[in-house]
Amino acid sequence: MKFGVVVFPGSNCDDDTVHVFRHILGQEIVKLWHKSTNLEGCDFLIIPGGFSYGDYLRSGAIARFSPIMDKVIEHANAGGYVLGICNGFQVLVEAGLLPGVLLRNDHQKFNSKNVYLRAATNHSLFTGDLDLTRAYKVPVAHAEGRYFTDEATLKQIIDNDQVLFRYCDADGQVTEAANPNGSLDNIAGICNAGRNVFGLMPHPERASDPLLGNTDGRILLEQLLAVTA
Ligand SMILES: NC(=O)CC[C@H](N)C(=O)O
Repeated sequence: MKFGVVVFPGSNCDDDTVHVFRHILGQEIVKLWHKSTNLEGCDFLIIPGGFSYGDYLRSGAIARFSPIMDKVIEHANAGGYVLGICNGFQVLVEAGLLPGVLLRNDHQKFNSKNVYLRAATNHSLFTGDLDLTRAYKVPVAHAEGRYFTDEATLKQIIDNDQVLFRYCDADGQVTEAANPNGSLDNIAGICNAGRNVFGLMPHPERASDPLLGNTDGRILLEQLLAVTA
């Protein structure tokens, strides 16, 4: 399995992602510049966090038109795996690869802190072996992280089991107080109907290296490696 991290002007979590996949998870991983249209044989594409195009207009709205995105969409439509983390999640909803939108946080402030997540289902590669009863501690860092959809889409993604992660408290309770940005139904991560495209607002790559004192994010990312088994 070869991973590829797409780099836009303003991406800032590309190096963290490469570090974790290469040195912590022991995977082959390359960077893919957004102007390229060559996926270099990557099987699994990651759109990293950051501030692509300075978040002008709307986070992810300009990056979505980068040349490489046609190839990312082609890859996803052919069943290939794609994960968007934070700004990457924003790019994927702007590209129409994931349902819904990410609005400005309800409190209008940039959020940078640890939050807790609970996996909502084991029916996806990303959540395959996660403990549905426990809270995983992972940091968020965003201004536009409030997941939102219309009622019909919300019903559809819940009925299809596409909600993968919800914000919860340290005990795993999904409460309003544990919601860091006003996301609809505490939604922190979803997948597409085909279950091969994932979006997650928090940053598991920032909670993977033991040097940082928290490796809960690593448990999440390790799920993705099941595809290589
Ligand atoms: N850490 C990130 O990826 C930031 C996401 C985006 N730029 C925001 O602030 O909403």
